[in-house]
Amino acid sequence: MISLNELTKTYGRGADSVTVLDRLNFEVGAGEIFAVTGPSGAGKSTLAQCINLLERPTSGSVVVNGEDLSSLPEKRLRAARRRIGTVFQSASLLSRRTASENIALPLEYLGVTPGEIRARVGELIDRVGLGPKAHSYPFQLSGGQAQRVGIARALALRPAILLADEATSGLDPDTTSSVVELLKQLRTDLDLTVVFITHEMDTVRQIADSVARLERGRIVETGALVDLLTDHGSPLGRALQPRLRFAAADDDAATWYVTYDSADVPGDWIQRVSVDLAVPVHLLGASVETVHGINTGSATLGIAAASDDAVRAVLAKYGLSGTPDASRETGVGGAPVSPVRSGAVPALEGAA
Ligand SMILES: Nc1ncnc2c1ncn2[C@@H]1O[C@H](COP(=O)(O)OP(=O)(O)OP(=O)(O)O)[C@@H](O)[C@H]1O
Repeated sequence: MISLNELTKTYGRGADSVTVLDRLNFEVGAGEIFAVTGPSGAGKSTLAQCINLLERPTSGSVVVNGEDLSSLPEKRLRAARRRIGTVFQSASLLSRRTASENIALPLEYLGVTPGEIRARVGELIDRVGLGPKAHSYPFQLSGGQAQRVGIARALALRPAILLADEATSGLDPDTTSSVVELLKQLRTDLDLTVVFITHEMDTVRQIADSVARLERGRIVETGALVDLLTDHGSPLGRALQPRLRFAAADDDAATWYVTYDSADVPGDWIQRVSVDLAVPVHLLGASVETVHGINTGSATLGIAAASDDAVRAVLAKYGLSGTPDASRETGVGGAPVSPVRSGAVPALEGAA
């Protein structure tokens, strides 16, 4: 378990000082994956460095399993760092060492005997599914394989906390999914507490139990992933929705952007909305996913000749929220297929 209590990091002094992290609080339990997201410059890297104790917080604390690591003297800090394994964006492997030899590094630094190192490395390399690549050099590994080596290395000292700092950034979607699946499996098998820092919302949807959004050094919103995805009023929930492209509506129809607001939206909701309104409803685009067992996502509909209030009421009946005239909001429309992007989440254009 890790908790951050009023964690603050200020660089510089006096008039030139910059507070990069401002009184952050959160707690992540064993077996939980907590994602921290936010735009460039929000303070994500600084947060990662404070969590893995490469930087000391200016005030506040980082507490792991009841012990305040941030206030330890330098000597004890070195030992405390072993409780937190870090996976970085690029696996940053030593090019002249094989996969196994890279994983062995932290054990060698600690003076573990060669026999124990061999056994532990063998176990780790199997755990990350890289047995056949044990003796390959980094240049012989794909990006995903190198990242698996990085994960195994981060686990070498049996940490309680795994910190992933943009660990999937730069990987293609399939490789990202396989690394995400591996991390989920590891947290279950090893009861790890995972702090997953990323700017990729698609990855957050795949991996997180809970999410916090960092902006200008402050946590502006946090919650369980499922709650956020079903909360139409949540800017973070909207930013987490999959991006959607949609076709143009007929001339006599209004374009509606509709989001799932409830865990109980019926599968045939479009048909039901059409029957209740007694008008044709055309599906122009949709992106729906099952996250933690509930359907979530959004759809763009063309709805002919119905009042906005009537549409809203019928949508609400099925656990949905709607915004009319999505095409006008986005400044697109007319084209056969147009990106909705910021129109769906105007406050979060460019949001990470
Ligand atoms: N050593 C430092 N001294 C002064 N300011 C710093 C220092 N390190 C970071 N900052 C500032 O802190 C802010 C947050 O930086 P940080 O790298 O943590 O953000 P980030 O969210 O990781 O951004 P990105 O996603 O672009 O990497 C930035 O404005 C940066 O200029």
